[in-house]
Amino acid sequence: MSNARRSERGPMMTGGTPLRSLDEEELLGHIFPAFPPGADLVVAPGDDAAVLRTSDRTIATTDTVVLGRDWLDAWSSGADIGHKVVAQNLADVAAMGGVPTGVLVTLVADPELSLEWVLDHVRGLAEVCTAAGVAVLGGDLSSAPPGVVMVSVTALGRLDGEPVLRSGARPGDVLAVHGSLGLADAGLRLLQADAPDRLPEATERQRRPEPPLAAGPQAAAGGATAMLDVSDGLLRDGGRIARASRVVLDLDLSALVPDVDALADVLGAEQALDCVLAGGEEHSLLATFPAGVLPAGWRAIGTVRAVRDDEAPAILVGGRVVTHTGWDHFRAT
Ligand SMILES: Nc1ncnc2c1ncn2[C@@H]1O[C@H](COP(=O)(O)OP(=O)(O)OP(=O)(O)O)[C@@H](O)[C@H]1O
Ligand SMILES: Cc1ncc(C[n+]2csc(CCOP(=O)(O)O)c2C)c(N)n1
Ligand SMILES: [Mg+2]
Repeated sequence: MSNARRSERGPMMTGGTPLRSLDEEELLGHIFPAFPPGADLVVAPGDDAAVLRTSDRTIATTDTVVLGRDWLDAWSSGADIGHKVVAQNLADVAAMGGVPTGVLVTLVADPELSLEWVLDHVRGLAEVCTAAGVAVLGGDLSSAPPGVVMVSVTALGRLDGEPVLRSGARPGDVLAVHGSLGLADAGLRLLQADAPDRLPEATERQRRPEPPLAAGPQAAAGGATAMLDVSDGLLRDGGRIARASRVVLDLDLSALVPDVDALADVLGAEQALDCVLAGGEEHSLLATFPAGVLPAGWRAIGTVRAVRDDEAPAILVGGRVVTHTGWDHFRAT
């Protein structure tokens, strides 16, 4: 997005109509019309709870974004945040091998937040839901102390086969990724440096992650033994598969050269590698497959081997331990 478009965007809390000038019913009256109808929705938002027609095994996951921790007003519009919080939840459903069916959305906000921001936000989240065939089941509204805005989404999904866990990787499997690596972190760095236009593809990925939702069930049907979405960085999330499966994942650095090259001109080689290995918020899918069965769209980036007597389960790069940490909400670095 250009700087011109950014400056057109009013700050969330000034200008427009503050939420404090409406009551909850009025606000919901503005919000509900934005939601997609939802073919499997038996009772739509507006009653005590929604009713959804679903499969016998339901996937459930939740993920929250907080102003100042997950986005800044100067970086992202309401629609961007609606897109992002839904996309990152749908990525978790896909990462189990499931198909997302519905979301619940909770908005907790300073009453100074503008109605215009909320309506833009609802439009952004409805767009992603419509594209994915996901129903908005309802949610909750609550007020917050000055400056606080958070949106929490709970997503439900349908599981047609067996879930793909983090614990199923086996020695001899191939480690593969579907989607890009490092773009969202590169975008974060460019936004922090007030240079979003230096690599618009990256800033767009930071604002609006595009998880490969169809690749989740495709991988499950194609024999994936373990899977997750890359939310906290390739090494950190890969380490989760390694520990859950009690194996060693060995990344092949040469397979990551295209990802690094895509960022290196703008960020330099060192930062580019850091983004690819440790960048969060990408929401590409990382999975392991038995050798020889990689489905279309997946690319091999490493191998899985047994843990030797002198080592613990871990993710290595070219056979070596690396110290990139990835994202953590609580640890002070
Ligand atoms: N406050 C909590 N109470 C109960 N369970 C939790 C809580 N926070 C996380 N969990 C559970 O811990 C597991 C890991 O959660 P986490 O949020 O790290 O998932 P993730 O997919 O690795 O990351 P992301 O949040 O980026 O999608 C999940 O099964 C989640 O449901
Ligand atoms: C203002 C601001 N500061 C930092 C970041 C970076 N960031 C936030 S959450 C996260 C990982 C995924 O979190 P979760 O595990 O909750 O999905 C990352 C890399 C940002 N986007 N905005
Ligand atoms: Mg996840």
